[in-house]
Amino acid sequence: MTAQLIDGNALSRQLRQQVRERTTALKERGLTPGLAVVLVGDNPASQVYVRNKVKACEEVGFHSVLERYDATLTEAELLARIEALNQDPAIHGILVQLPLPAHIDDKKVIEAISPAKDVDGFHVASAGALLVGEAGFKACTPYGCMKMLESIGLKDLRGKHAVVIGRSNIVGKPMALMLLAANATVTVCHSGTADLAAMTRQADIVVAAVGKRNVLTADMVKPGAVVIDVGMNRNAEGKLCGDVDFEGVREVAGWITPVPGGVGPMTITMLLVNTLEAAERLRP
Ligand SMILES: Nc1nc2c(c(=O)[nH]1)N[C@@H](CN(C=O)c1ccc(C(=O)N[C@@H](CCC(=O)O)C(=O)O)cc1)CN2
Repeated sequence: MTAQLIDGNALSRQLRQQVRERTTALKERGLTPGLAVVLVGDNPASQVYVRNKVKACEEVGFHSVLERYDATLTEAELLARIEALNQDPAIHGILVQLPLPAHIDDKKVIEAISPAKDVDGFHVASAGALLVGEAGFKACTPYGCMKMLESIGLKDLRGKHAVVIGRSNIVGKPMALMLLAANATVTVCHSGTADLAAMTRQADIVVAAVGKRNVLTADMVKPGAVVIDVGMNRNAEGKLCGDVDFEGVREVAGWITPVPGGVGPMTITMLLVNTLEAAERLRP
């Protein structure tokens, strides 16, 4: 069996078209969604991501501002900028690109963003809302993974066993909670898991979110399973690759996401969805 691809670029195009249409309707009612993107330092990958976010905003008709600061910006100065953006009525979503330079405490910065504008879904209030099943912004990467599952008919996951590899606050943990909210039986595996392959072989859905190449190989996958690859790594030739041994696993799985062109573009798409919803909340 060769797995079918879940194409994050194609799904993103569809979802972004819906965002564009809802944005047009909102603008007709006098409100333009606004996103502020804050970048501190000169991390080359971050520079690409923030540019892509601003471009995606333009394409769907949002107002966006990119605030770039050099790495000498102090934590206090950054907190003051966030407070100003919290108060800015033209801005509905605030995003601080991670990672931040080492002298800035990212937790402090994330907690300074108003939960009403936390379109990354990283604030403790957003994480808490997900935990107890209340309305709040969902972290964009796991939210995108859920949309990818939905796109292949997996919306209600009753009876499905999902295994999440990784327990980060921004992907692994919220991913597990979103799968649970969709009625999956969820196992979270991590560096302390004794026999990872024994766990993943039982899974109908595997989400790999570790940040290490070849964490999931063909012998670890149940035939026909859905494999979602959140990883973003470089191989020995410098080529972008995920956490999954794509060539091997695609021969066993039923569905698989590629890297690039899988979860990555969905992360930016769900940021647009969250920003639109932040604005729509002001015009119910
Ligand atoms: N404030 C945030 N910081 C970071 C987040 C985030 O969601 N919020 N996630 C990552 C980086 N990221 C978005 O910011 C991101 C990473 C990758 C992609 C993407 O589209 N990747 C492409 C490949 C791009 C390439 O060629 O290099 C793909 O997978 O097809 C989008 C967003 C960390 N920081």
